[in-house]
Amino acid sequence: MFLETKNLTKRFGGNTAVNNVDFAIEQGKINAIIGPNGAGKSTFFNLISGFHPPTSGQVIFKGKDITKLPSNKIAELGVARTFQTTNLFDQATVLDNVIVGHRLRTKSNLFDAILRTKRLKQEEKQCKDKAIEVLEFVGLTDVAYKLAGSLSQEEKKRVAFALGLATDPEIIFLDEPAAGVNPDETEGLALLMQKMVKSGVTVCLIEHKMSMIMKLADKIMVLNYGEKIAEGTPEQIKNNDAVIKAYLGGSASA
Ligand SMILES: Nc1ncnc2c1ncn2[C@@H]1O[C@H](COP(=O)(O)OP(=O)(O)OP(=O)(O)O)[C@@H](O)[C@H]1O
Repeated sequence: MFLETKNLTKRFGGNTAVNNVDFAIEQGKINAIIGPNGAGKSTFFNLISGFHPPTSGQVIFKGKDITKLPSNKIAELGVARTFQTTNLFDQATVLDNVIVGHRLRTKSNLFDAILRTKRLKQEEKQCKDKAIEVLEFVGLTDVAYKLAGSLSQEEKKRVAFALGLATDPEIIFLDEPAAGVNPDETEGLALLMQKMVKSGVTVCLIEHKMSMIMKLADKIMVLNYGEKIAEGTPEQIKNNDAVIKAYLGGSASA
């Protein structure tokens, strides 16, 4: 199994945000998590990527129990995540924003920085080359030297993808990658996710845009009040009574 959760649970005080969720993410596929507002989707991502410790349960990545690892260790193992709103350094260039992403893979320290050692210079080049490569991958070569603050919302979404890809992940968790962009741009981001999968990076995303998810996802899990109420292909999810009742009934055309 590639990445799976077992009985994953998170309580915030008396509120159970994620309740006993078993989910297997399929390698080389687009996996999606949907559910109404407050269903526990972002919390589920935070538990997998080590931003919150679970109350109970396990996260297993390629046979290794990563439940208690800190987020930087989980990222080093090849698990990347993006956030609903990416906080970019607006006054820095797009390239400089993305260069930071690959720092995870380098070893130079303060000592190297003070002495400007050969290792530091080599690794700076390595990070810059990686940033240029991923910016090209996401289609942002033309704006690499613009200030991040001047980008459109859709371009910022692509920078979020680039930041994740700069860490050389095996899987990337995308939190609402198409929120706040128009339908044409949504289509472009969907194509980019397919391109990521083709390049060998497994995708798992949270998204409220149902028409996009139904076209894009290979596998969907539905959360409602922290519980998994359904799991399957888009076709299975569309026809699932519990899902229709809990969620699709109200916003199927979103
Ligand atoms: N850090 C926190 N402290 C306390 N409660 C939290 C925290 N994070 C999330 N919650 C609660 O956990 C529940 C699940 O929230 P979560 O953000 O995971 O849902 P979601 O499905 O991602 O929602 P949305 O679609 O609106 O982003 C909510 O009741 C929320 O208020």
